Amino acid sequence: MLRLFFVSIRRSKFHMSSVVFVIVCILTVYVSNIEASSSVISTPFSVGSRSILRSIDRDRADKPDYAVELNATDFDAVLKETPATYAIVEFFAHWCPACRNYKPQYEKVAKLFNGADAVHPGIILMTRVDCALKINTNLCDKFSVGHYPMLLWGPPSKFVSGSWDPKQDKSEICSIDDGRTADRLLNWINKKINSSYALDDKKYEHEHFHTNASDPGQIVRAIYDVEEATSTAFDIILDHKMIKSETRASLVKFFQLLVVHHPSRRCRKGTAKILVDFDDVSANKESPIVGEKVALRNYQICGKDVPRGYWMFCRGSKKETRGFSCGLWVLLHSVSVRVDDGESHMAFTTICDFIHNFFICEECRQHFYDMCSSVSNPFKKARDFVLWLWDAHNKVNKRLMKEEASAETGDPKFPKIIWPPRQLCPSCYLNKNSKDNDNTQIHWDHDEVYRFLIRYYGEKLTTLYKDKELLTDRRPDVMLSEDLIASSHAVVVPVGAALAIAVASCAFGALACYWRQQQKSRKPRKSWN
Ligand SMILES: Cc1cc2nc3c(=O)[nH]c(=O)nc-3n(C[C@H](O)[C@H](O)[C@H](O)COP(=O)(O)OP(=O)(O)OC[C@H]3O[C@@H](n4cnc5c(N)ncnc54)[C@H](O)[C@@H]3O)c2cc1C
Repeated sequence: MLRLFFVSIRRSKFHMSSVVFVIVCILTVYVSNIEASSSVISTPFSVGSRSILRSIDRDRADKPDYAVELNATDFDAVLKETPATYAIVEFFAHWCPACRNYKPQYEKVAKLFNGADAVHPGIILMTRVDCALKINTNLCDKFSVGHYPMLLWGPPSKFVSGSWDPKQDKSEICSIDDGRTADRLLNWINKKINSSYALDDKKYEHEHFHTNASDPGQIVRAIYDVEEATSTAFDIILDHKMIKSETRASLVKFFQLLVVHHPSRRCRKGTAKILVDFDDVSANKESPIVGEKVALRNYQICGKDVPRGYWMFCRGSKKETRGFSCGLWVLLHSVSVRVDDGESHMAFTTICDFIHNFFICEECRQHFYDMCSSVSNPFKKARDFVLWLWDAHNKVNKRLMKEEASAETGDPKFPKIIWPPRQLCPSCYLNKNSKDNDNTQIHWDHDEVYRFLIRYYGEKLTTLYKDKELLTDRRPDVMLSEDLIASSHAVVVPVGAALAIAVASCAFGALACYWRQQQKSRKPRKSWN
């Protein structure tokens, strides 16, 4: 073959330098191909959802792809670790012209769902596998790839060590039969999961722009941010060595509150584990703080998938806005609507102590401390506590409205408002024509506000919450009800799951009681009792 090549060159009287040029070109292409495939092989995605996101971002610096290219070495790991509920895998061949033409269409959709700037993160992981690479031959065979490009849809976990056959009736993986253009693919997705995504969706702008008003559709995503905030708070506490002899009791009290009333089951479970071992892991007398930090690092307060490294409901339009402080508020409100009358004052003091000892923003701590200190009578009703927290948050909003306007430090897409705005809860407003951004002029119907908060931070927050781990392991009705067991005010529980709830409640309750007993003797640094 090579001899034929040189003979034909000689015959065609090519200049020698042209020959050298052609050979160099061929070698360059060959070497770069080897490099490309070996870099894919030698740098598989490390496990962990944050690493997946980082890899997506890193890759994008070299080539602006949103869909994640996988191969046989990282396929299972990435699909196992992704926090997304669904996955799409495009099987293609790099030499296939139709696949090359299709790529921009697929990328348009992937841009909505993949990467740190995604408009709808955490819902669908969009991937591709090059079946023309030898390393992927078995993988493509397992999924019966018969043409290029071929798109499969399913829960990510079903792809892990999985297979697909078009004749299989009951597989949760299915072929996307109409995804030839970006529009058609998105239509297919919308039909499949009953959504209304559009290719021109922008980062929450269409929903929140200048009002924050259409929160109801978004609040269901906030459950992820509540988990993210819990986990981030835990990391901050450890990173800044904030567990000291005078703050320890306040943290334990806060954990006890979370064990029973956190809206996410996996955070309740993770917190319970930490509580059970808390004294043991902090028993290192030689160097208590270092010992504690190192040991507590091994605990994942909301499970192995959290923190994910990004925010959904609390995403700012700028990197430095919203995020953790927003997530922390949502955590506090979602806990507040779940406590009973008898626990309301304890929950109040616990939250006050926690913010005072562990919220690293000095100004915020101080303001919140002042508001806590101004409460003279103990709360007897959960309603009073819920409304107090709502009012305290509005006081902060009001102060920040002015500050952010003059210093331009706020998020332009999420200006502070007195909350809830009229669009979100018309019945919360008694007077029709008040200036809605002036809390002093609004006459609130407090019963309606309370009902609204219970709904919003109770059942709505957890509406779409599906713990993937539990979904795959257990019956969905049990999973859902266990997720909501702490929502004592707001939730209608399927009868069949009542037993599971009772057992889980007793376990968490017993743990909390045990710890309450143990900690009775401990005194927080400052308490509002
Ligand atoms: C305890 C605490 C004290 C803080 N104190 C200060 C401070 O003194 N100075 C400062 O600069 N920053 C403070 N912050 C941060 C600040 O309040 C915001 O969290 C931050 O500016 C981000 O604002 P955001 O637009 O994401 O909305 P956030 O105010 O964080 O609110 C998050 C979400 O909660 C909902 N919400 C808004 N208002 C209410 C309400 N009244 N009741 C129930 N739900 C509501 C909305 O859906 C909103 O999107 C504090 C944060 C916390 C957690």
